[in-house]
Amino acid sequence: MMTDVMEQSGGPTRPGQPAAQGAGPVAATPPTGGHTEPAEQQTGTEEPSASARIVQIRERIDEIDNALITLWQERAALSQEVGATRMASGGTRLVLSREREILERFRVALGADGTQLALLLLRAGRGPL
Ligand SMILES: O=C(O)C(=O)C[C@]1(C(=O)O)C=C[C@@H](O)C=C1
Repeated sequence: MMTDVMEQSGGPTRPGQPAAQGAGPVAATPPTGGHTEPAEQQTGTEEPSASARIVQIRERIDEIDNALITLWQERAALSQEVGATRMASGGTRLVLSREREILERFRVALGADGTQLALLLLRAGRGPL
């Protein structure tokens, strides 16, 4: 699936500039000359060895992204099961001390972005606070 990731070789698009002039996905067939490559092989460079390496690295990036998606979904399902099990036994919906422990682990490993990531992970499992 192709997403709307913006690719650009120049500076940022100025307000009022037509959309076709530097914003939005690069067309597979440029209107005037230039090389043509399938959309899935657009690497942002026309230098063949750099382009080939980028294609190779992207294969691993895609594997990692797919693993992250699978793990995200598995974690959310497990978290929901824990919550349902606890509530069915008369317990609380949340255990804030456990959430703090998780937030701290992610913060120590990844810094401020880790905290944000952990907040999203927790929300995916137990829902918004
Ligand atoms: O570990 C638990 O007790 C859970 O319910 C799982 C979980 C989590 O997603 O990690 C979710 C909600 C709780 O407040 C704490 C942690």
